[in-house]
This record gives sequence, C-alpha cells and structure tokens, in this order.
Amino acid sequence: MSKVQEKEGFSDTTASYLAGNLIEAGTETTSSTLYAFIQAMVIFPEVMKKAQEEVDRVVGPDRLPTMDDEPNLQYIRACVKESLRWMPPAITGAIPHCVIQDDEYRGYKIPKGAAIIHNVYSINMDPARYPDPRRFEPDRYKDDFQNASDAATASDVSKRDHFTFGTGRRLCQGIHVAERSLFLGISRLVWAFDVNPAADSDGRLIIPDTDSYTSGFVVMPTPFKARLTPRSEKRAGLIRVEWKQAEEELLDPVTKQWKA
Ligand code: HEM
Repeated sequence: MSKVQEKEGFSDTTASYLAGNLIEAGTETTSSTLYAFIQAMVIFPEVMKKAQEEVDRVVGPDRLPTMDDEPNLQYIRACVKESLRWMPPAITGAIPHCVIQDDEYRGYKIPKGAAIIHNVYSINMDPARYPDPRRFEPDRYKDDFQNASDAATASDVSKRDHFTFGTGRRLCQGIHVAERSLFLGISRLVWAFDVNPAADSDGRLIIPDTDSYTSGFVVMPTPFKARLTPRSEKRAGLIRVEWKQAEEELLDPVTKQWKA
C-alpha cells in the first residue's frame, strides 16, 4: 500500500481507508465461509469422507496440501464452491447497486437512481438451479472447472457457480484471494482433522440448526458445537510446524500484528 501511495500520491486518510476496507471485506467473509464448511461437515459426514479420500490419495500423509495440488483436488474445489453457495456470508450482496437509467422487469418499473439489493440467498437456494438446495452437495460442481472469477463473470448465467461474490461489473475485488484462502483452509482442514458432532452431558449428539444465522451485513451460522480431532499425531505436528513458521514469517514477535 505504501508503495502505491508513493506512486499515486493519495493521502494517508485514503490509504488507511483502503487498507481497512480490504481487511474488513476479506476477513469475516472468508472466516464465515470456513465456519459454514465446518458446520456442513458435522451434518454431512459423507462429504467429509469423500474429501478426505481425495486429499489422502493426492497429497498423502507427509505434507500439507498447497495451491499446486489444486488442479488435482476437484472435490475440494467443489467443496469451496458449495460452501459459498450454501451459506453466502454477504447474504444480500453486501453493497446495493443502482440503476443508471429507467428500467422495467416483469412489469415492475425501476426508476433511474433506485437502489437494487441483490438477494443472493434466494438465488443460491433456487431449487430450479440447485435441486434440494439446503443439502450440502459438492458434486453439483463435479464438472465445473471454472475458477471463481470466470464463473462469476460468465455471460451465460446458467454457467455461474453461485452468486456469492456479486454480479455485474461491480464484483468482489478480492475474489482470487478469497478462492485461494478457502481452498487452502478447506483442504488443510480435511487433511488434518476429523469433524464430528459434539455430545451433550447425556451423550446425545448435538446437531446444529443449518437455518440459524447471525444477523448483519455479513452473516455466519449462529454459534454451534463441533468436535475437531487431529487425524494423527503426525498430522497435528505438521500443522503446529506450519503455524509456527507462518507466525515467525508474518507477525511481529511482540505485538503479534502483521509485519509492516
Ligand atoms: C468468502 C469471501 C468473500 C466473499 C463472499 C465476498 C463477497 C463480496 C461481495 C458480495 C461484494 C459486493 C460486490 C458487489 O458490489 O456486488 C464484495 C465487495 C468487495 N470485496 Fe469481497 N468477498 C470475499 C472476500 C474478499 C477478500 C479476501 C477481499 C480482499 C482481499 C475482498 C475485497 C472486497 C472489496 C475491496 C470489495 C468492494 C468492491 C467495491 O467497492 O465495489 N473480498 N465482496
């Protein structure tokens, strides 16, 4: 950011606004999607099983998945798409758009300047596009090899994977970062952990309500319990090593904030 600021000459206020905007737009949306994926794994264990089978076959037990594995992990790619469809964090599209000229849709007049709210949830749950839409079913995307950006801008709307990054010219600017973060998060989660329902004090399994979300601009499932256990001591050890390395490379040792 400071390099761009030097080149373009914008003010410190604009620079902090831009930096804050990226962090705000990119963090909670991504973590909410990972959180939704964990909830889905509690409820749809058959998906977890298939995802682990794929990761184990392609990556094996000795290293974590990386972006180089992406072309060979189509089921994980499909889990990323299905997580974004199943629980869109920007449930009403985040940013209202505005029509630049008078328009009409199915007899409704939309005057120039009117704000348009993008009802992502309804479109993502349309049974005509996604049969049995509340079912978490990555195989909907088994033959979809488009990356998120190509899918979101496909001129044939039937080719769009979902509508979670927005539509039209004003789309999520972080779409590539988001797609990669989710791929790494989901592939490594299934590589390292088993996810199961938690039990209450009487030993009964607690199944979360998949239709209960927090409210707000960016939503996520309301807090739920789950049981995450490392798949082996070796895998847990490799995750700890990776975490330590990331911490040393990226965070200030004293403040634990990002290094400048
Ligand atoms: C799961 C992850 C994410 C989701 C679901 C998501 C979704 C969205 C949506 C729906 C919009 C509004 C688009 C519109 O106007 O129609 C948006 C805007 C935006 N997103 Fe994301 N986003 C995600 C991750 C990220 C990341 C990682 C970054 C940055 C690194 C980012 C940066 C932005 C920015 C800067 C805007 C505003 C663009 C503008 O002013 O028009 N997003 N995002």
